[in-house]
Amino acid sequence: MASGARDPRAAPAGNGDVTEAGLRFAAPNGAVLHHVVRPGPNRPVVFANSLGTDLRIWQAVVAGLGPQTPLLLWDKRGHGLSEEGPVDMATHAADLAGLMDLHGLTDALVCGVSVGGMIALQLAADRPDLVAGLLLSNTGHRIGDAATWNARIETVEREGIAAIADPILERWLGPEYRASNPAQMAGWRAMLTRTPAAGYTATCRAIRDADLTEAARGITVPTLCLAGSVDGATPPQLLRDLAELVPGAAYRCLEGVGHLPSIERPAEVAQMLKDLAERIA
Ligand SMILES: O=C(O)CC1=CCC(=O)O1
Repeated sequence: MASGARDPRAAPAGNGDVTEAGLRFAAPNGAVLHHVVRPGPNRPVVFANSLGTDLRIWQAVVAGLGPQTPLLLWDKRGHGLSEEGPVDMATHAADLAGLMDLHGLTDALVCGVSVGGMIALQLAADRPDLVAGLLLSNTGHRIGDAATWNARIETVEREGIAAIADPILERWLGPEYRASNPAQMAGWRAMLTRTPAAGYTATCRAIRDADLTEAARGITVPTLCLAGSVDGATPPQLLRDLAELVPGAAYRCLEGVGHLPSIERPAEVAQMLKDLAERIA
C-alpha cells in the first residue's frame, strides 16, 4: 500500500458516529437499501431494527462498541431511506444476506430488535454461515396475532401512522425515559411518523404471517434473549418463551425499560454484545 494510504480493513479513527462511515445504497435483492458499513479487525456486528424505526436507533450502542468492531446497519425495505417493495420475513432476511455478501461479512453477531429479531432468526435459519451469535432484543418467535395486525394495518391505511403514534411511543420507551427526554421523544416520533405508510404496513403483514418457532428451535449459536420489564409490545414472558425454544439461550430483563433498550440503555446493550463476542471467540 502506498505510504499515507489507509488500509481499508483498519478501524476508522473517528468518534463512533454511526453515519461517519458514509451512507450507502445498494440493491442486492431487488430493492435499493440504505445502509452503513464500517470495517474493522474484530468480529462484525450487524444490527436489525424494528417496525417504524431506522438505523439511527443503534447510534448510541455503536458508540459503545468502539472503533475496532466492523458494523453493518441497514434500513429495511419501506423504512428510512430504503425503497419499498413486496416483503415477507424471508425477503427481509435475504436483503440482509445480500448486504452481508456484498460487503464480505460472515460469522457476525446479529443484534435484532422486535421484527429485527425475527429477521435475525430467519437469517440464522436460511444462512447459518453468516451468523455466529444472536442478541434477540424485545422480540418473539411470533409477535401479536392476525386480528391485531389487521386492525393496525387498516388504521394506518385509513388514517396514517400519526393516528397510532401515541400508544406506540408508550410501548417503545419506558415512563422514566419519556418524562426526562421530551426533545428525544419528539425526534423518535418524527422517525416513526415519517415512515412511509405502505412500507410500514408491508412489514406489519410480514410480522403477522411469520412463525419463527422452527427457526428458533434450530439455532446452534450462542444467543441472548433480552427483555424490557415495561415493554408492552413484546413483554418479558415472550422473551422467556423464546429463550426456552432456542437451545442454550440466556435470558435477561432490564428493569423499567420498554421496547427499545438500544435507546434507553445503549451502554448495557453494547456491553452485552461485547460479552457475547467474548463467549464466541
Ligand atoms: O410497534 C410496536 O407495537 C412495536 C413493534 C412490534 C413489532 C415491531 O417490530 O415493533
